[in-house]
Amino acid sequence: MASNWLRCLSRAHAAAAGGSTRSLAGVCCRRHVCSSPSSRQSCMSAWVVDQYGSNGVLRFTEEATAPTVRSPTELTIQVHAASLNPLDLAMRGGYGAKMLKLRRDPMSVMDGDSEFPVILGRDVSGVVVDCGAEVTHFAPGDEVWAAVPPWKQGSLAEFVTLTEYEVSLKPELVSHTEAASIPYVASTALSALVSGGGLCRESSSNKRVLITGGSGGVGTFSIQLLKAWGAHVTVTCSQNAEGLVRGLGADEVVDYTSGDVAEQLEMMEKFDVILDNIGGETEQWAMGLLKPWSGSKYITLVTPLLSNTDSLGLLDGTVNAGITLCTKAVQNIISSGVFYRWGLYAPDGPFLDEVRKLVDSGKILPVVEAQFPFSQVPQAFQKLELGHARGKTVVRVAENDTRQAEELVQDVCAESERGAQGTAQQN
Ligand SMILES: NC(=O)C1=CN([C@@H]2O[C@H](COP(=O)(O)OP(=O)(O)OC[C@H]3O[C@@H](n4cnc5c(N)ncnc54)[C@H](OP(=O)(O)O)[C@@H]3O)[C@@H](O)[C@H]2O)C=CC1
Repeated sequence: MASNWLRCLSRAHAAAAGGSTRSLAGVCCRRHVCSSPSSRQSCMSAWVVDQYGSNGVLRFTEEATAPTVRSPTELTIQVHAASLNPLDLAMRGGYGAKMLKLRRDPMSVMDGDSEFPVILGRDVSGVVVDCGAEVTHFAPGDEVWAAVPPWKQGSLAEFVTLTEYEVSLKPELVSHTEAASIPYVASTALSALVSGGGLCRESSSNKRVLITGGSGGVGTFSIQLLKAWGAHVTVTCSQNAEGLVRGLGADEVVDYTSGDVAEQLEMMEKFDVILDNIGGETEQWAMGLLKPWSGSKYITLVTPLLSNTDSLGLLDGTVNAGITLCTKAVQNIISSGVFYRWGLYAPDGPFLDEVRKLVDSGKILPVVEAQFPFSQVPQAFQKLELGHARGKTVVRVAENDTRQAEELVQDVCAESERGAQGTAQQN
């Protein structure tokens, strides 16, 4: 399998506009453009879905279209590890399809009207293999991590292409497998806590923050981030997750499985910020836990935006979601002076730069609950479907990082030399 995709990648590099990109090939040999039109088609191994549904729709292929750098600010990453999020399960079933299709790059959609095959996977840790001419912060060979926006082809594949702004240098002190557990939950938590909650390193000291669902991917990251920023953190989780969240720094833990969680929380001092990873009924009792008339904020990650556009269509769904948000925001500000907000994932490489520093200084630890080889992506999805996450589920896409990187360079060199000899003979 490895030699197959390496060969494919070398063609991808060769087919890219000659001299307009910097790639691993360029490290050791001159780029060439293949003469045969068919050889311009590049391919890679990936798990794709050709229709929405349950786990059976996941299909492994060695013939997925390999992404190439098409704009000067893009770069291609060889994926070493990816991780799964609840969004992958939902997207496998078609969640958000209408809205995401609208945002998809038309160039990445093979059949003009269909988004299939879709590649899932929102986290990547890997190595840059190709850069557009205007990429300034990265070069081929750099180890990077990123959260892949849901409207782009994902990381359950050997290569992924992103814009420079979405990418950040990977922390040095953790493996690719560990690094891949962080970007998507970090980007979501940062967007929710900073943009929605008004928190940051300078302003969080002694702020009282409640995190519901603290034992999952977003929760385990958020606890550590907020503790690094000096906040006081209370967490709700199952009884058997208490050790985990306390180990990550939670000051107070409420077991939601032992009686009325709202009652237990009402006995505590009120909160400045609530990050709600659970939604549903939580929203109803959580508002009363916030300090009234003091700028306190409730941010929920469980929003109806995409499900509304799925069921009502793009326009009606967006309008409906907007009305819901505005109504709740107005009601809460009028009744108790509390800000009601939705937290949404936002791609942000510079945010991840900050997280890298916290990981490399040991203030944020990756929480990898389960690991699967690339051949067992369906099993990884089954694990996720069981729920009760304790951190993240990671897929090791490149099993032997060093060997594959060396093979990549050798293969590209060999093919380039063969191309150069062929040209010399013709001349
Ligand atoms: N709006 C956006 O852009 C984004 C939204 N999200 C959403 O945020 C939510 C959290 O994401 P993520 O952390 O990755 O999810 P996970 O599945 O990783 O974690 C959920 C955690 O919540 C725990 N849990 C379940 N029910 C309760 C409850 N009633 N009270 C307290 N804890 C509970 C689960 O463990 P147990 O069941 O054992 O208690 C599990 O540990 C998801 O709904 C996700 O879809 C995530 C990212 C982006």
